Amino acid sequence: MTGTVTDVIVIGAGPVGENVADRIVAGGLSAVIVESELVGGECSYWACMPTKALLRDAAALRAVRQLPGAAAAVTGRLDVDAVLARRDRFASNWNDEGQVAWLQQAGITLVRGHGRIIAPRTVEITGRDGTVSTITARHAVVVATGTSAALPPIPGLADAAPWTSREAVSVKKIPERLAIIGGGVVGTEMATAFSALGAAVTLIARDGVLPRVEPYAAEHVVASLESAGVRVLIGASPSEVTRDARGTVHVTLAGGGSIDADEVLVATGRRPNTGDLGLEYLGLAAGGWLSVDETLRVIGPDGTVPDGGWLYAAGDVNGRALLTHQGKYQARAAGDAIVARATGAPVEDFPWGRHVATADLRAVPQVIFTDPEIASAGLTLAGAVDAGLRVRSVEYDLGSVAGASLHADGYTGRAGIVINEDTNTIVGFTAVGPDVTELVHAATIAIAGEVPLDRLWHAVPAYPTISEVWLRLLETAAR
Ligand SMILES: Cc1cc2nc3c(=O)[nH]c(=O)nc-3n(C[C@H](O)[C@H](O)[C@H](O)COP(=O)(O)OP(=O)(O)OC[C@H]3O[C@@H](n4cnc5c(N)ncnc54)[C@H](O)[C@@H]3O)c2cc1C
Ligand SMILES: NC(=O)c1ccc[n+]([C@@H]2O[C@H](COP(=O)([O-])OP(=O)(O)OC[C@H]3O[C@@H](n4cnc5c(N)ncnc54)[C@H](O)[C@@H]3O)[C@@H](O)[C@H]2O)c1
Repeated sequence: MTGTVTDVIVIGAGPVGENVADRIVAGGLSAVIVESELVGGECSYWACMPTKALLRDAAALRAVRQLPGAAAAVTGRLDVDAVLARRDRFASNWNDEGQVAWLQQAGITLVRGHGRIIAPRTVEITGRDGTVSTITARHAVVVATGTSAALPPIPGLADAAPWTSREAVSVKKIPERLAIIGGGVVGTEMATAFSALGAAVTLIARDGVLPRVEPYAAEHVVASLESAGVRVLIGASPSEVTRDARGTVHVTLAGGGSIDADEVLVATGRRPNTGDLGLEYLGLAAGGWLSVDETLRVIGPDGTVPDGGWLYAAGDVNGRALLTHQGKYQARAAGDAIVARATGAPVEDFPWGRHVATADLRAVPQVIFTDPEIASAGLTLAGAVDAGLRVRSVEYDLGSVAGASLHADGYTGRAGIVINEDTNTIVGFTAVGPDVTELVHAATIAIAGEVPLDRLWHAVPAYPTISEVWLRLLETAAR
C-alpha cells in the first residue's frame, strides 16, 4: 500500500465514514477508507442497533399488556436468552463481513489499521501486525473516527472494572444488581433495558434525569423507571468506586450512603477519538473535538481553515450532534462538497444549501427509546431562549387524544411545541408516551421546512391517530 495515491482518504469506517466514502465514489472520485476495528463502527455493534434490540421485546410486551384482550394471550415472562440472541443477530455477531461486502460493491477500498496524519493529505496506517504503510490523497482527508465512552475521574473507578456502553450492550449474562452512573441518554435507555431484563437497577443521575430534554418528558421517564422498580437517585454524586475481593462493586456517594452492585455502568458522555491522529501537525489539539465550518472542513482555533482546507471532520468527532442519522447527513454534505471542490463545481455553502449541514443547528430529531419513549426535534424551550429567540410553548395531554386512548388503555403522555413568535413557525417539538417514535418526522419536516403555523392548519392529521395531537397543539396555541 505504501505510496498509494487516491482522491480521498476517510479515516474511520463507522456509519459516517462509510457514507462519506460512498458519496465520494458516487461523485466519480476514488476513496480509501481506513478502519482500526470493525467496519460499521460503534452504531452497528455497540450502540444504536444492539441497544434497540435489547429494548424492543420489553416495549412490545408492555404494548400488549395495555390491551386486555391481547394481554390475556400473553401470560409468560420475557425470554432473556431469546432477547440476547436477537441482539446478537442485530450486532451481526460482531462480525463485519456484511459491511465489508457493502464497501466492495460500492467501489470503496478498505485498508485495515490505525490511521494517523503525517503530512499534507497523507495518512500513515499501522496494521494490527505492526506493518506501516502510507497513502496520499489528491483532494481531501476526512476524519470520521467517532467517540469513545468518557470515564470521569472518580477515585477508584478505573480500577473497579467498570462497564462502558460497550460491555452493557454486548452483555452475555444479566447481572442481579446494576448501578448506572449518568442519567443521560445511555443511562436511561440501559436502565430501561436492564430493569426489564431482570436486573435491580440504581440510576445515579447527578445532574438530573435527561437534563437536556423538556422537563415534562423527563418526568414521565422518571415516573416510569420508578414504577418499574429502578432506584433513581437524582442529584447524587459518586465520590469513590471500589470492587471488593468477592467482586461486589461499592459506589460511595458524596454526602453519605453507598450502593452495592454486581456491575457498574459508566454513562457520563463521550470523548472524541482524536488522541492519536497526528492533529498536532496541523496545530490542532490532540484529543479535542474537531471544529468545522458549515461544509464540514476543519477549522483551527482562529476560525480559519488550515493548510488550504483539505481536512474535513464528519460525525460524532466534530461534536455537532452525536447521532447516527445526523452524522450521515453531514457525510452527504461533506462528500458532495469535496466532489464539488475537486471538480470545480459551485459549492452551495449558504444556509440549507446542498453542501452544508444547517439542520444540525436547528432541526435535529432524536428518539430516546426509554419506556415511555421521547421523540423530539429542534430546540427545547430552554434551548430556544438560550439561542436568543422570542418564543412561547404550548403542551397537550397525549392521553386525551382519541388515537392515543385507542392505542393503549391508560395511555399516558404529553406533547409540546415551541413557537418562534417572530416567524410564526415551530422551532421545537417533543412528545413523550408509548409508541411516539414515528411522530418525530412530521415535526422535523415542519421545523426544517419552516412551515408557518397558518399553513400547518392545512396539514390535517388522520383520525383516529396519535398524530391528531398536532391539531390539538395548534388549537391550544391559537387560544
Ligand atoms: C449506547 C449507545 C447507543 C446509541 N444509540 C443511538 C441511536 O439509537 N440512534 C442514534 O442516532 N445514535 C445513537 N448513538 C450514537 C451513535 O452511535 C453515533 O452517533 C454514531 O455511531 C457516530 O458514527 P461515527 O461514524 O461518527 O462514529 P463511530 O460509529 O464511532 O465510528 C468511528 C469508526 O472509526 C474507527 N476509528 C477511530 N479512530 C480510528 C483511527 N485512528 N484509524 C482508523 N479507524 C479509526 C472506529 O474503530 C470506528 O469504527 C448511540 C451511542 C451509544 C454509545
Ligand atoms: N437513542 C439515541 O438517540 C441515543 C442513545 C444512546 C446514546 N445516544 C448518543 O450518545 C451520546 C452519549 O450518551 P451519554 O448518555 O453517554 O451522554 P449524555 O451527555 O447524554 O449524558 C451523560 C450524563 O452523565 C452525567 N455525568 C457526567 N459526568 C458525571 C459524573 N462525574 N458523575 C455523575 N454523572 C455525570 C451528565 O450529567 C449527563 O446527564 C448522547 O449525546 C446521545 O446523542 C443517542
